Amino acid sequence: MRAAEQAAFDTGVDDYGLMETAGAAAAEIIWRAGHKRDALILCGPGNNGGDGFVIARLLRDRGVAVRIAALGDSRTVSSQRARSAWDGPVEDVMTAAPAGQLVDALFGTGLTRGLDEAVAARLCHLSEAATTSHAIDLPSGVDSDSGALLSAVPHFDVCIALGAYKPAHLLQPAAAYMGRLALADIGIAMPTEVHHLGAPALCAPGANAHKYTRGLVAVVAGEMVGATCLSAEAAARSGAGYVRLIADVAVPVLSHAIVRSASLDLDRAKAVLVGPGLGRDDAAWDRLVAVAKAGGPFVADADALRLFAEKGFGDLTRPAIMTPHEGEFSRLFGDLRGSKIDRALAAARSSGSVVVYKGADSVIAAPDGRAAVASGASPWLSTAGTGDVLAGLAAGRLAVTGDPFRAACEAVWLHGDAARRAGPAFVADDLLATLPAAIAARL
Ligand SMILES: NC(=O)C1=CN([C@@H]2O[C@H](COP(=O)(O)OP(=O)(O)OC[C@H]3O[C@@H](n4cnc5c(N)ncnc54)[C@H](OP(=O)(O)O)[C@@H]3O)[C@@H](O)[C@H]2O)[C@@H](O)CC1
Ligand SMILES: Nc1ncnc2c1ncn2[C@@H]1O[C@H](COP(=O)(O)OP(=O)(O)O)[C@@H](O)[C@H]1O
Ligand SMILES: [K+]
Repeated sequence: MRAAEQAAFDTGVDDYGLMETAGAAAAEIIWRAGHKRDALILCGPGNNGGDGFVIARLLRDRGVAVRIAALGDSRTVSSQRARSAWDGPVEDVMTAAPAGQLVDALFGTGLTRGLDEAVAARLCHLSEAATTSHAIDLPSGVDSDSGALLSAVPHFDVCIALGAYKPAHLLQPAAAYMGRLALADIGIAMPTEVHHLGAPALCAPGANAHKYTRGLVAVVAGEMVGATCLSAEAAARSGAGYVRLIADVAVPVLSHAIVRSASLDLDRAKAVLVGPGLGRDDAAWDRLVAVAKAGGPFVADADALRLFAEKGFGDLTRPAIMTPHEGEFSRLFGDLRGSKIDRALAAARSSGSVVVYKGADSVIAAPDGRAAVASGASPWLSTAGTGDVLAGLAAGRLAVTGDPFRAACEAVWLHGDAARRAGPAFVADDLLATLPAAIAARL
């Protein structure tokens, strides 16, 4: 964001002009949400506070009863200029009375440490007393680059991100405090490879399609066939044309459309899934090695990740996609530094695989530096077996597209949308029923 701002300044945009643009964009969003409800605007010492002074002036011009409460002096040239354009009184944050709307313009990307305990408590109190609370750029107290909470933060109704989403807008725990995210265009381009995961554009099969052109997925079973079945059923509803389940034991409940094979038959497979229900014994490792040695693109999940963490990748072909949750990730890659986005990118770079680092803020990272973050997924996904469904979907989309990063992004999106359609208290099997509607919505 700082680099993007500097690039704008180099082309003649001035600091204060950008602050006026940012303030106007934020004021417009607040106006639409709150209209003439009275507002208290909390202004900090930096440019975030400067935005607050601009917002206050513009809302007052529209007839809103606005009060400002500042935390000390304004310390930047632009924020001093914004403050001098405000001719009303300035109260003290620690003593100001609450209002119907609270606007938090205390700190944004320049926060370097947690707020003083008394200030943080005051912010929480004023926010709770308001009907609607808006955070300007970021809730004061969250670390912009990691999403960590550096001090107590209230839950906001709206967070207005200025110019671009920062990691904290998408990563936990901060993302859970933002309420509705609004992105304010301030006219500067962001040179970034990190994106908020967007809805994919999918294609229906062409008129001449047949089951093999649509993609064959081989799903390798092991000792826990239930998990493998969930994956195979998800692959079968992913848009792929053919799913072959490779199992040398009887598989009790499975769609008749899924073809079984007792041997490791990877003929015509455009993608292989290995890991869900695989087991962790020597026989499981042998199956995993056989898949990797076959050389085709494969998705590694669950037990396959545990086995790779224990035994290493050696000179085996790396998975096209790996889908670790937090525990699997740290077992595989150790304690990496930085935000979840940084860690996912480092893991993708070192392994050469697309890494889907799962959780409430799933990060999809590619070895070439692209990354997408899926925030806002249903917390009801935190139920056993949903990871197996995701792995099946990822393998299915890989068979359809042949592009691991695209496949992983599509799979995470469809998984999240299927969960949203399933509503509350679903089990992993229920996602299988809502997947076709999630796909239909993206055609
Ligand atoms: N560049 C631009 O023109 C544009 C920028 N924009 C806006 O600017 C925001 C970034 O502004 P910023 O860099 O001035 O940082 P900001 O978040 O206001 O705070 C920094 C000040 O707080 C202080 N401080 C830090 N932590 C503290 C603590 N815990 N408790 C107490 N003090 C603390 C720190 O001083 P320190 O004590 O660390 O030396 C410093 O004085 C950005 O989020 C967006 O809203 C938009 O208008 C678009 C145009
Ligand atoms: N609190 C949450 N909010 C949103 N999604 C979640 C949450 N917890 C888990 N998920 C998602 O649910 C899935 C769980 O996968 P995983 O941990 O492998 O479970 P399992 O092994 O039981 O299938 C992942 O896709 C993950 O991103
Ligand atoms: K703020």
